[in-house]
Amino acid sequence: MKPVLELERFVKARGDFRLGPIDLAVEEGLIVALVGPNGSGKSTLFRSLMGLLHPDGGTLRVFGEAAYPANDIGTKSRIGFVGDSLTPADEGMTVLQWKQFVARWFKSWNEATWNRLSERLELEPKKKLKELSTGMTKRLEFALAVSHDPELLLLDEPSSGLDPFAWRIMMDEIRTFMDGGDRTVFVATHIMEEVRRLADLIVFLYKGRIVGVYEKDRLMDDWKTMWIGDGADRVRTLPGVVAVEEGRGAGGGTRFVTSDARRAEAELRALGIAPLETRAVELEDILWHLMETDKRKSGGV
Ligand SMILES: Nc1ncnc2c1ncn2[C@@H]1O[C@H](COP(=O)(O)OP(=O)(O)OP(=O)(O)O)[C@@H](O)[C@H]1O
Repeated sequence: MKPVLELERFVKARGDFRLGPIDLAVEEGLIVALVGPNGSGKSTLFRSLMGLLHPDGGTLRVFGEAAYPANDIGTKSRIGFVGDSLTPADEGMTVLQWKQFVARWFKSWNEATWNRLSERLELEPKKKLKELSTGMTKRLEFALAVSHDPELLLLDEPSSGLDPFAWRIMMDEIRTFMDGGDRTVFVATHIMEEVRRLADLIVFLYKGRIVGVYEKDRLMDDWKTMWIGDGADRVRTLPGVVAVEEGRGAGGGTRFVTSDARRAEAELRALGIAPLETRAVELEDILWHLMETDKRKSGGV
């Protein structure tokens, strides 16, 4: 697989905040979710990838080329971008006028895709941009980003402000987009349902650093909550144990969470203890534990 985005020791400072150094490669054909708490640097990273912010250090390659040597329209036309703030536009323009303006910039503009999306997302062509609600603006930005037939979609919280109906359509359209061949989606999101449904890989950003890159299916397989009847004193040393709660099982047993379920269970069984129950850990809980572990490692609270 070809890397679509490559960052090496990439650094961007904004006021007191420092993103990086970041080393990351996003491969073609994958949906990669960027997750992290507020202020962790997701938008800073996306804006840097779009050349809207210039790096303070390291290298950034897009489609195998050094990014944005100077106004590289060619590279940008291969990316569909939905940013954290509105694309600058004349707010007095109508939806149709803005679409015509955007369409002129892209040789690859696909009118059939636009027609399908504007109909599904119920975009009103005569509405002025300044009259659009937050959610309608997001719908429009998403439709415009997909309609120029990009190879890479960079979506910074694309569902913020969307109602559940538009959200379902967007999920569906992202999958349709991926059906189109060797395409790639890099999406920043706080919505775990989006990560669950879409992501192949999860990149976890915390305080400007990448704490981990995980295959979603593997992460969900590796992390489990288990209940045992007795032997609470033994679980703390099992592989991957991140939390233990006594008196939480039926009949007052012990509940624990492990990031290495297979080995933890094998060691338990070797001790002659069989788990009473094993359950999947919610993705948000996994990420919370990862963040807490990182805080402890870096000597934080
Ligand atoms: N224009 C700016 N000038 C100075 N600092 C900024 C600017 N924009 C963002 N920052 C700082 O950069 C840090 C990262 O912000 P960023 O918007 O990238 O985070 P985020 O992960 O996208 O957050 P959220 O989840 O809230 O959208 C924050 O500490 C923020 O205060």
